[in-house]
Amino acid sequence: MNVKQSQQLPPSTSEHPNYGLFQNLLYRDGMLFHRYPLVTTDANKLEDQAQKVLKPTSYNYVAGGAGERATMDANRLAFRQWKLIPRMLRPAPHRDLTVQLFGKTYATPILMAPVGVQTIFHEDKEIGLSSACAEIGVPFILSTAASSSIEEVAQANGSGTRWFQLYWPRDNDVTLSLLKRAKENGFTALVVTLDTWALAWRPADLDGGYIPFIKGVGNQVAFSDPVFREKFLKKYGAVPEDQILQASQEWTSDVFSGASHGWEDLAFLKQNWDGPIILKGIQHPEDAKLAVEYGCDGIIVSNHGGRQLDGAVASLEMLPEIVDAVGDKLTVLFDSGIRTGVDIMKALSLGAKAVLIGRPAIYGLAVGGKLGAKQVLQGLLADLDQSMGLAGIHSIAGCNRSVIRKVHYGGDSKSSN
Ligand SMILES: Cc1cc2nc3c(=O)[nH]c(=O)nc-3n(C[C@H](O)[C@H](O)[C@H](O)COP(=O)(O)O)c2cc1C
Ligand SMILES: O=C(O)C(=O)c1ccccc1
Repeated sequence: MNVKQSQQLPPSTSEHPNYGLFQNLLYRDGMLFHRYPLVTTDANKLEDQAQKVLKPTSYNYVAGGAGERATMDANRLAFRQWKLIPRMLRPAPHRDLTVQLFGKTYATPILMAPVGVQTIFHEDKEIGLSSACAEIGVPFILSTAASSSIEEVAQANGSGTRWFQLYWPRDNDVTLSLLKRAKENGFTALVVTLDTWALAWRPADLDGGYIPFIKGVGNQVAFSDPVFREKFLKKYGAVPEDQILQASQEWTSDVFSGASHGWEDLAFLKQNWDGPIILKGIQHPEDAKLAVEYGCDGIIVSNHGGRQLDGAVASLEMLPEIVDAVGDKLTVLFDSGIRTGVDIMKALSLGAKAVLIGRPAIYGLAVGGKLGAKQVLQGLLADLDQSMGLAGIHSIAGCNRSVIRKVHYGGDSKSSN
């Protein structure tokens, strides 16, 4: 058996999936067979491992942030400021990781965050990652800025759960077409990203002169869209593939033009999407209240992993206030800065119903393709499962404010917890 095969966990068929078993498997492989994890299990080494295999432009794209990365740092520091308070002598042979979201049961409280242009990290791209997610029961959120089409990802994800993330075109015909394709291809929820209607000042990409979609990479959802294609053909007398620069310009000026939609425009999405609508990029409690007022089903408290407004507050910092303001009226999800299973526990304990995993899974994808990303996600679930056990918590409901406390020791942004 080679290293790759050794890390394939048999799918759990038991009534109580035991995510912690993945840890035993890694020990067993090392001790008995001298086979070691394909991707490091150390959250603080993962980025460096990915850097070794990525082109500098791709590495800068994923690891970089906006401005002087103050918000990226803040995201990590905020996790350091919360500590868990474990309970003892509360045996729990199995932890129940299931959560209820929008009336459905999900096996675990993690989802794969929408991450664009995955082809620049590994040839397995969205196809591999969405298929890995299906194998381990983690919902996959497909980015509008993907390097694979809606239809290709639906096929790869098969019977898995998939949501569609909308970068919201100003052209309503194109928007309608994207929503229709998403619906027809089994995407059950719509994530509307609000914080990226223009790209931020990102020095690492600016210094390297790098932005993939100017040359068409990451525009596959648009270029495969029948309405976008028809309009482009009418205007330029060519299909997007034959005039990539022009087509890319046409698309990006529609979605990342610097012209944001307004709250009242949400009515259009509500009229044309019959599943849950979740707003991504909420940081202010007043915006969370507006999300309720405008009839949204959920929000993702997120600052886009510190890639947009530098100097913005850490997402974790705002989470409790937002949960207090709207947590009983809509579903609050969270991302930005999650690196370990313990981080997941902290976000859940502060009131998030589930969390999105971003960069760690992409580093896994870079290092080991589909299998690498799968290993990172399985590792996070194993860590979550074991850490809940060690804290005396039996189910996700046990992650609540009674088990967490804000402290003031300081700390550095490099460390995890
Ligand atoms: C390379 C990269 C591409 C991203 N692309 C998208 C995207 O297309 N749509 C979106 O809503 N968010 C996108 N995000 C943001 C993630 O969904 C998520 O909010 C962020 O990664 C969370 O921060 P973390 O990875 O540091 O935990 C992207 C993030 C990265 C790192
Ligand atoms: O880089 C990002 O953070 C992002 O959201 C994005 C935007 C456009 C294309 C690809 C990714």
